[in-house]
Amino acid sequence: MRALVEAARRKGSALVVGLDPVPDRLPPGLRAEREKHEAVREFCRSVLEAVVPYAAAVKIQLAHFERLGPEGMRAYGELVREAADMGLPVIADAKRGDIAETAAAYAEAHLRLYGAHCVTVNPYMGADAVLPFLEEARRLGRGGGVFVLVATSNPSAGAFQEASEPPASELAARLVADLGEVRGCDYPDAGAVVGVTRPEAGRRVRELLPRALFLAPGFGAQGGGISGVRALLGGSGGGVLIASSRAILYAFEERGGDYREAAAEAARGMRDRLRTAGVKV
Ligand SMILES: O=c1ccn([C@@H]2O[C@H](COP(=O)(O)O)[C@@H](O)[C@H]2O)c(=O)[nH]1
Repeated sequence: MRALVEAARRKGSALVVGLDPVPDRLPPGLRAEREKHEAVREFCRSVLEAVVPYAAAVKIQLAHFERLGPEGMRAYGELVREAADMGLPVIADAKRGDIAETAAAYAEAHLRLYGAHCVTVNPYMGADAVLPFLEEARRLGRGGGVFVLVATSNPSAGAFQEASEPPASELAARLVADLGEVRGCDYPDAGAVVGVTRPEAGRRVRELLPRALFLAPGFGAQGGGISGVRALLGGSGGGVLIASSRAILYAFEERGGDYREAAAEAARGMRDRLRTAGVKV
């Protein structure tokens, strides 16, 4: 997680801007007389340029590129490289999770071939579905790692993740603790996805993972705010990266005007709200 932590400290920002480009929501001028993947590519590239001063990193949602076929995946690969050139570490929000050999193939694809720093991973299949990602990240030595789904932000998450004893979220947190320890690192290289919409679960996960880096979605469009963020903070007010996508990408729909300026303004506002609340990484 070194790449993310260093970028967040350098920028003084705990904000991760999410790229979730939905073709039908792009500004009409961009959509006109263009293939979807071209419009998505230009939109995402321009948003990255606009938010780079305010963002610690970028989280790219793979689903929105996979749905565009091979050209979409080519655009994804180009955006990963361009973000890295802008100094923005990339989190591939791929939510992969399969047995060891298949996991190794996913890890090679996303970390080595496409070049993301971090990948989100589903822990349901156990440690061997996660470990190959950590091994690939360590081999590459670029300060990357994995974010394991622990307490997700969606409405029905609790009904599944908190239903058993011990809760699935606790088992996932223990997996993160077991896999992530690397001597001499500020943060272990396995982190946890914990939604800002789940403050109660977040507090419990933080007790189990006092040093881990959290990737916290749900801020903005899903209704999460600063009170949800506070529940996730580590002892010194740190250890959390807040991810927000639609509230930044589509800020132009409410604010009007140029989509790049609207995205920059929304990202700057979020970074400042997080700073004012004392959130640091
Ligand atoms: O628990 C989770 C894990 C991942 N996500 C993903 O984050 C973004 C959220 O987008 P917003 O527009 O900021 O709501 C999206 O890619 C999800 O797939 C999540 O929401 N919750």
